[in-house]
Amino acid sequence: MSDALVNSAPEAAISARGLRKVYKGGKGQPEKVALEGIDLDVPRGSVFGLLGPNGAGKSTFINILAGLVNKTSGTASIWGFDIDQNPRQSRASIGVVPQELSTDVFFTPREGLEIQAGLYGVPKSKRRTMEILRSLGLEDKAEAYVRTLSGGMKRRLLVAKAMVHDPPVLILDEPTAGVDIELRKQLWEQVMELHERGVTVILTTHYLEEAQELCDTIGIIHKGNVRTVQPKDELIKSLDRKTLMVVPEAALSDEAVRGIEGAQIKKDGNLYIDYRPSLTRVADILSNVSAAGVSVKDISTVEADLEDVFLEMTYGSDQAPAA
Ligand SMILES: Nc1ncnc2c1ncn2[C@@H]1O[C@H](COP(=O)(O)OP(=O)(O)OP(=O)(O)O)[C@@H](O)[C@H]1O
Repeated sequence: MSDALVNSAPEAAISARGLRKVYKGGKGQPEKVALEGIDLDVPRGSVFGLLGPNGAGKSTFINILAGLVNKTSGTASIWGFDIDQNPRQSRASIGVVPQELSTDVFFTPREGLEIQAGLYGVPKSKRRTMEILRSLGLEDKAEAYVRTLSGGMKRRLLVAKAMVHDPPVLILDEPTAGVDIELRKQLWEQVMELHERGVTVILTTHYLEEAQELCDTIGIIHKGNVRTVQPKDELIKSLDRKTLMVVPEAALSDEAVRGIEGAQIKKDGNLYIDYRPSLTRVADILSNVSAAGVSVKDISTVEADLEDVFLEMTYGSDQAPAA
């Protein structure tokens, strides 16, 4: 990261307080409150997943940080620099990889990176154009026409462009939307490499599996409010839901397991019993199973995953708003 940014070492990479955005309604449309006044801290060095259903306010939040949308009220800082009071340093502290493949077809990747570095005022002696291209596996495409690059290469080029000024914080907006599994895995590896180099990575994604795999901290936004920000593992534990899978010795009937609370026979013929680890011991469930006359061949437990948490915090909350 650039020298000017080394010493600031803030607690949070991104910090927002009471951040509110109301889009003005035009042509008879009512105004739209996109962010209700959010408080959010992204820990330094984290891979932070910003999740939320469509229209939750994720892009609005990112665009305010990137300087593309003006906030209505509240404060935000990037790497300790307030976006109003220190716009130059806050802008220099962040790189944003946009969702669309909006690469410039008139320049080669090398030229494109040089131009971007120029826009950020990176002196020629400090530019790392070829190093960045190399780290993203694009070295041999440095002089290629951008239109000849594959979709995956174009996406990596966008990551490269976001890194020219060596920002300590990188935001990836839906980095793997519409890309195939192999490419998705490659991008995941690149995100982890950036993380290992100390870059704080914030990503929005619709693939909960992606957030589960990559992110150590999760923030969930819903209807312009922050529902939660927690380390991923704690968040999953907080759901307090597990499933015990019992493989029976012999085929089971619904009748036989009716007395076991939370039990269900699935298509694979196994018995699945949902329970709350904070309230119920596995030993007690097993004695119920045994009392029902089921002889057990094997057992295993299945933990809730991020998808369960997400559904509970967003769609589930529409029925019963969080206190
Ligand atoms: N320029 C705009 N003018 C008016 N309303 C807007 C504008 N941009 C976004 N909105 C509205 O603000 C709300 C939040 O939108 P935003 O794009 O931030 O959500 P999102 O979480 O990024 O959604 P998605 O996952 O679909 O990209 C939505 O209701 C959206 O329709």
